[in-house]
Amino acid sequence: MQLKLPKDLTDKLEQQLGAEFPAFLAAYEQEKVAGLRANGLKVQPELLKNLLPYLQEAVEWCRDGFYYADSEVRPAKHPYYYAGLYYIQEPSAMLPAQLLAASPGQRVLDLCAAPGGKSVQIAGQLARNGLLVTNDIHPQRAKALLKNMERYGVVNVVVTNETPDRLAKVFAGYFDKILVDAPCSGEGMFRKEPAMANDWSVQEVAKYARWQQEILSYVPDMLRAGGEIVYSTCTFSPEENEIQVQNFVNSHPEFHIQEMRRLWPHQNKGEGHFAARIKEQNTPSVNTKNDANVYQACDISNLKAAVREALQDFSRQVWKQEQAWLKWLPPGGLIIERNGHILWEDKTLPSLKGLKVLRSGWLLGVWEKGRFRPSQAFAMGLPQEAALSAQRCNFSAGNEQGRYGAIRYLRGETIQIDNQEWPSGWHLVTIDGFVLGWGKGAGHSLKNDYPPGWRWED
Ligand SMILES: C[S@@+](CC[C@H](N)C(=O)[O-])C[C@H]1O[C@@H](n2cnc3c(N)ncnc32)[C@H](O)[C@@H]1O
Repeated sequence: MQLKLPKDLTDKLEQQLGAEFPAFLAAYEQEKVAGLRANGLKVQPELLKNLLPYLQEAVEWCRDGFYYADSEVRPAKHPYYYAGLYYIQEPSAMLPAQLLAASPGQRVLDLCAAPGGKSVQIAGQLARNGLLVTNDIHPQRAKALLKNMERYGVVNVVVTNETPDRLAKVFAGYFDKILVDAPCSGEGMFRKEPAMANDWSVQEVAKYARWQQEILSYVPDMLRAGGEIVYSTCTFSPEENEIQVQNFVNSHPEFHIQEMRRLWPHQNKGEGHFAARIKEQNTPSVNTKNDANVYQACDISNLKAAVREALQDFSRQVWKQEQAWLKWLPPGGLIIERNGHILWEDKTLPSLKGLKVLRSGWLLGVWEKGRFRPSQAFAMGLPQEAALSAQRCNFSAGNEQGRYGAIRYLRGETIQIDNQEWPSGWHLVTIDGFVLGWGKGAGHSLKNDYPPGWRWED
């Protein structure tokens, strides 16, 4: 579709950009750029670059991100995508989480998070240590957010579908860092999705600015003393960006702007973004850091004996040891059973009663008919070390047969390979050692346990 920007918008941008305006307009004649980012929970960027030879240069403001030629490759059509190795993300959108720079052990809120690109990025920074609360007000988008948290192996997570004011009541002074990737008039999206430009108006910009102000007003209550906020949008209007941030610090003198960055499509290889880092100046009152140990044995003594035994039996099947799975749980949590669901949950969480919580912690599986049935989230959240030491069926993407075998599994088909026998019990199914899901051994077949809602789409 030919991009036609509304006259009011071009007038406004001309005034804003001055001599740079022709270069800005010329950028709209060029192809949109495409990018993807290595999921730090699964793979290092250098390795991803080897696995995907079509990747071009790294994104300047995010070394985990790479450009690719959108017209030539379809990264979502590969088993590695299903293994959660990378998130397809517009390169400019990689900036806000980069400025947030969470570190292991911290508590982070991603307030407007769906579908979850920045949450996955933050989870990579936390490296399975600390807590990410990820939220979206829209119920369907919050469901998509949950699925992405599962696919990308984010385990130390709480997914909510809430309004900022209700979250603020529960999480008073709780977070070290908060990302507000606000709903906006989306001017930076118009090259990618030209139809969006039709909805633009001066009134829309003003409406978004009011929403953003309202969302931001609940943020200080949730931040600990000395904590940091990153506020970002994918739009160009100052009312939604610099002016919004300035108004915020004017009405909250305890906050100072640390840095503000803009990406423009005529200056940077990306569709455009704004991000500001704002710090609360008071001396930190608490250190919320968890133990820096990534693996830490978790106490399961509070589980019913029958549940404990079922888990041990499962662990013996998959890893030949009854305690193996315990060492792959994140630190600072405990295992609980809630209505048959077995979860790892962060110990420091306040009561979430009354909130719409889609997931609190890492869903390991369900306890049914005296047995433990592992979940897809459990498979996807396991570190690679756990995958490599498990009883498993591994495909190799390096040959046609292996790649096709993985695709057939992702389509939901039973696995049968020549005369191979599969011992009874649970097996992980992997591609080059990266987890895809579960299968169950039954003689010459490995029964497929890949969830229907996740299957490969042609
Ligand atoms: C720019 S998008 C977020 C993109 C996301 N951060 C990512 O990287 O994938 C803004 C999101 O804010 C959500 N939203 C709008 N108003 C909100 C509110 N008052 N509280 C929380 N989320 C809100 C929208 O549903 C939308 O999903």
